[in-house]
Amino acid sequence: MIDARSGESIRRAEQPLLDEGQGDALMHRAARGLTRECEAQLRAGSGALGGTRAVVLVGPGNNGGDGLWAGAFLRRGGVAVVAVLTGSRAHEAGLEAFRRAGGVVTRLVEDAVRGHGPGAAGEQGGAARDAAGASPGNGAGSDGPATDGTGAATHGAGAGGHGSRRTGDRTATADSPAEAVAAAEPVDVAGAAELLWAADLVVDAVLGTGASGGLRGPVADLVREFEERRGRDARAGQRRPRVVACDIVSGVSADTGQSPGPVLTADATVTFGSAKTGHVVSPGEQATGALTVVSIGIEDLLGPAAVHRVEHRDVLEAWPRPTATDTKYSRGVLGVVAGAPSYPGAAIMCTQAAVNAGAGMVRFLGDAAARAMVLTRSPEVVCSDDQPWDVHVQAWLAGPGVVGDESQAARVQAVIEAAEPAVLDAGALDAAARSVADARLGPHKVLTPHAGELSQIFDWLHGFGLCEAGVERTEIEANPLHWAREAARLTGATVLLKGATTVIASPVASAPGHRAEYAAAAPSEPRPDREQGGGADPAASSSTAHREASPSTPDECLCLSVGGASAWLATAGSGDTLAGILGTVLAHVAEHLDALAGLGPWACGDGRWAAAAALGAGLHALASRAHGEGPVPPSVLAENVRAVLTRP
Ligand SMILES: NC(=O)C1=CN([C@@H]2O[C@H](COP(=O)(O)OP(=O)(O)OC[C@H]3O[C@@H](n4cnc5c(N)ncnc54)[C@H](O)[C@@H]3O)[C@@H](O)[C@H]2O)[C@@H](O)CC1
Ligand SMILES: Nc1ncnc2c1ncn2[C@@H]1O[C@H](COP(=O)(O)OP(=O)(O)O)[C@@H](O)[C@H]1O
Repeated sequence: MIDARSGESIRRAEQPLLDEGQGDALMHRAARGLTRECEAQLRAGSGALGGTRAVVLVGPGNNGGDGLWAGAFLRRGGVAVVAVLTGSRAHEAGLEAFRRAGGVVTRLVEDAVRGHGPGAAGEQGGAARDAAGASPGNGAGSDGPATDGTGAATHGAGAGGHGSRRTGDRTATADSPAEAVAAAEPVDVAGAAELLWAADLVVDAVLGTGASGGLRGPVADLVREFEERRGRDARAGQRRPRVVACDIVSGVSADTGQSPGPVLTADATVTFGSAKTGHVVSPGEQATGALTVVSIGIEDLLGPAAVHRVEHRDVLEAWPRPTATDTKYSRGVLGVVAGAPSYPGAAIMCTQAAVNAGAGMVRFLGDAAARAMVLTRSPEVVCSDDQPWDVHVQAWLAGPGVVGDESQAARVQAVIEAAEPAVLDAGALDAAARSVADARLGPHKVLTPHAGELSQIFDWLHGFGLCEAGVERTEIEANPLHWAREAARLTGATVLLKGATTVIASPVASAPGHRAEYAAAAPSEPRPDREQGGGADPAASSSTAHREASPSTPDECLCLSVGGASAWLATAGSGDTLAGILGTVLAHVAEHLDALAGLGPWACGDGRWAAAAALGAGLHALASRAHGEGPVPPSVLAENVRAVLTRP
């Protein structure tokens, strides 16, 4: 399990230590951790540190300070290191240490031809080129005082922000040793790109948790150019420098994972004290690479997590396995309403997945043709043309392939209104969204949209006046965590938003006794919650559940994320398989309130619906890679599910 927090939460934790004057110690521990990863990356490529070359991209704040200290440590280890300062300020003590260690300092300037104010013309990056063994590429050019490559002067907290709070006057500013920055060798974007390209390692220490918005100015151009070249050369099979990000990839929001501008995709990220939200949700996660969390001494002071990352090993440990005394009913019976004449395959795929995920029993409701197909693939499924209210199940799955068929649509509606927990997927999503006009769904109903389906859900919610505007699919893809939370808040349901990273948001307390970091406005008109059943245990329909899901406490939201799925899952039918797996876990936890307690206290009671959703998404991800990386059509995926759960 990885607990991820916002930048603000980290600042709150470190503040008492800064007040005690421990800022330097924190930075040194961070820089040591960063250095270890850099050395490992260099050794992996070259075997030894001697003779290797690194370039550190240095921003104006403490993130840049970490980078400069790490650069100094690397230099002492025999690495040739060039720092490229991207702002008009740089961390003073870090810069001094870097120089003392023999590092070469350059500063990024606008395009040399266009120039920027008065300044001496001359060849750029001479010493840097010598140190890095590269040609700056574009020869002579004029330059002026260091341009603020990152736009720091006009954006963010400025010199009085977190940087100066943390380390007092150690950050060089315009009226402190800015000469140190101005004296550095100028290098323009093309020249810096050459330096980066010639290096074995690039350290991204431009922006960390103090960033506001994405990269701008010359450093954004530099990153764009580097990424373009990386893409071209990767296709040509050429070597490329490894990239290590300090704390978080610059331009990714630590709080949301959004990346509004270009980013330098990292092979590895070294973060400090705690993972940040931006590491574990899209699109930030896709730029993060392998994440290492380094202890720096603030760990005991950390507040509750904003997002829990459920890892694959958590899934395997927490997956509910039968005990010696279990029966098929105590395992959980899953009722399935899926498939229609135009989409019969969905019924086959989701029932097969549920069977392979270990459901106590799967009951399928549908017409004769669909039943025949389901039985051909999975003879263990109990099929009938009953209505949902006629059968006794622990949980429902409704929606896969339910399009244009009135009798299945009526069953879907009955499932939405039923007291039992349910996975509401695909064809059930619109009906679920429409039903919110009358009553909130409750966290025991798990909606499973992809970004396009969630956009449609917001259209319905907007139509009912429950939110101010619709939300485009692209907006959801840019900030999935936020929109999943919004959807959970507005519908009262647990929302599993699909994508390269799956995020799950549920309108229940994220940590018993704590409020979640997320605060949202209450919907204008509180709506009643739908009654929640949950089978034999009356506690499953506790009034607490309703209170927690009610609009009176809208700032409580449990957020989870699951990653590690193969991109080969981007194929029709993957979602049907996921739905079957999810239904299986839901049927089990329906009557076992604490079945997933091993994941954490948040996974008990009403938190178990989100926890179950995360387990299902995690098993799906594991199954996608069970036999390596390659195509996983749903029939193979369902087989893989069984293989992943099978212990030798
Ligand atoms: N959390 C901790 O306890 C520790 C944090 N450390 C480092 O300190 C970092 C945070 O330092 P800071 O608070 O100085 O913040 P940053 O280094 O992330 O950013 C500093 C400055 O950059 C400018 N800026 C912000 N957004 C910008 C943008 N979009 N474009 C251009 N310039 C922008 C602002 O002037 C801001 O003050 C962390 O990410 C981490 O690397 C470490 O030193 C160890 C201790
Ligand atoms: N690029 C990707 N990387 C990892 N997982 C992905 C990727 N694209 C899709 N997925 C996963 O594949 C599944 C696709 O579901 P969905 O879009 O509903 O498919 P369908 O309805 O066609 O079965 C989801 O679980 C989603 O998270």
